[in-house]
Amino acid sequence: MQPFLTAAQMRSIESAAMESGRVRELALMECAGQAVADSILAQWPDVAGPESDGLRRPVMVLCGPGNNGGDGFVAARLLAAHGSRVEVFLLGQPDALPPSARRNCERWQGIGPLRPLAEAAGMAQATNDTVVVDALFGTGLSRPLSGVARDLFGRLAALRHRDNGPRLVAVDILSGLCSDSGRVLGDDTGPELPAADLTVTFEAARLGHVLSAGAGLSGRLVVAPIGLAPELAALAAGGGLAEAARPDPSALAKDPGAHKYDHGHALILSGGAGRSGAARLAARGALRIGAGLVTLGAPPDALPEIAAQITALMLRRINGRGDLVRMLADRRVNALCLGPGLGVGRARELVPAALAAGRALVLDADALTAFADAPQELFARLHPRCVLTPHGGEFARLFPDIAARLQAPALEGPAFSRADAVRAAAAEAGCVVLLKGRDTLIATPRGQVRVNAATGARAAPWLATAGAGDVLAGFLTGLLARGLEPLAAAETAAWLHLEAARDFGAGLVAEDIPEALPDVLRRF
Ligand SMILES: NC(=O)C1=CN([C@@H]2O[C@H](COP(=O)(O)OP(=O)(O)OC[C@H]3O[C@@H](n4cnc5c(N)ncnc54)[C@H](OP(=O)(O)O)[C@@H]3O)[C@@H](O)[C@H]2O)[C@@H](O)CC1
Ligand SMILES: [K+]
Repeated sequence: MQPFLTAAQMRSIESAAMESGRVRELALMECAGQAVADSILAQWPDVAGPESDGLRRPVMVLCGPGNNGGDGFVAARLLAAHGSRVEVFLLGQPDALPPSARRNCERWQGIGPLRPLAEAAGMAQATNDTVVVDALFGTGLSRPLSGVARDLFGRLAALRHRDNGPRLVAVDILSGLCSDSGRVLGDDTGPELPAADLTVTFEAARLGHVLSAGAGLSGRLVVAPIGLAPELAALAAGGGLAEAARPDPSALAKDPGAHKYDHGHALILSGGAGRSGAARLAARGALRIGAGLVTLGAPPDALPEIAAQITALMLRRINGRGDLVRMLADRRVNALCLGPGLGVGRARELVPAALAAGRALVLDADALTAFADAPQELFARLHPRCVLTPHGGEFARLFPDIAARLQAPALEGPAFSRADAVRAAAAEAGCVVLLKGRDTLIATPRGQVRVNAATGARAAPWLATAGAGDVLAGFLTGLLARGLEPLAAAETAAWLHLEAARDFGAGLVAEDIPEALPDVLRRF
């Protein structure tokens, strides 16, 4: 399980390592700059070459007033040692730099000239073979880009839109992005940021690389160790904020001697005639992920259409609250899913009865919208075995105050993030909340957060398709039926859902996701 580090956590592990006497700041900065130089040389080998080689790709290093700038000076020096044509620009004055950055600035000045950042404006003429290294701001960004940095980035963004701009490498994180939230600091007037081709960060990824705007602006992410592994391990042991883990195969394996009821009985409630597709998708997902039995509960008018389209699934007439209560008298029904295609009126009637039964329960789609006018009525009934799976719109209807904080402009770093939002929502609801999106976030009421980001190497743009969320709700319900705890079930479901979509690839429709799952499971 890979942790994500906030800016404060990064500072704390750095301080812990330095206070213990294990490392010095200059050594950390040297490792960081070395990782940047190595990553550039690996991606664009033609930045290096002998002095006489006129074909070398030029490098412009933009250094800021803090230690991010210090990393830039180190990278500039090491690239120059490889024969690169490097120009270095500084925002601010060398004598205002913090000590380690100043030391590296001086070392650079022994090699080549240092020019004010304003002179980098000529970059408008830079061709697309130039590599621009953004070492302006990292985890210390505290306010929106302004002045010359903002103008320069605006120009760079315009060049990149036309796809003939220079290549861009972000040191630690693209300047202007809040490293804890991935939001661009600023209001609706900007700044506009160019997308990086490559981001080189240190020791562990930041949420800002995968959340919100950061997901689209960070490019390929390289996470380079710089010598803080023991301190990182100590912090990660707390398990607060981490990537959704690749599932543990033993949690998904089936005992050869087991009976179908040993793997649970999931009940998925469907809406009326013509609206049963979403529940059927969820039910298929629950069955594929290994629930022993899956029953669809439908009102009388939907029974014929469902019966005509299912085989291994079971079907039961559940018209109203009374039918549901009778069905739940069977204690073997141990996980429920309400929401996909359920209809708001039917949800309002059935959700309280489902909650009163105290079984593991997934509430999705209409089951959430049904309480938009009275979320507290829902929250009062939720229990720790529930999981809410809203998308952004459903989240805003249930948690309007939290959503408003997320929608307000981010003017100061660290900005309120989607991770903060889902953590606050789980605390308010008193159960696990899974917020769907390209960056799917899962939080528990105890404050643990897991991130399942469909970005970078795990990108799956074709997953944005009708019905994909219904399958996710089904996967989750199936895993709850199999006895997984809500957090483990939610992160496993999200991980497998994304993996199945990646496996299938382009052309994916929701029906394909459960069918792609067996190949994913076979690889475990
Ligand atoms: N921690 C570690 O383990 C390691 C960290 N390392 C590196 O250090 C980086 C963090 O360094 P950092 O803390 O010095 O912050 P950084 O991002 O350089 O900027 C701070 C400066 O910018 C200023 N400033 C802020 N916003 C501004 C704005 N909009 N416009 C103008 N100015 C603005 C701010 O001013 P202030 O807010 O104080 O007024 C302050 O002067 C980190 O990202 C990584 O690259 C590595 O060397 C390896 C080990
Ligand atoms: K940067």
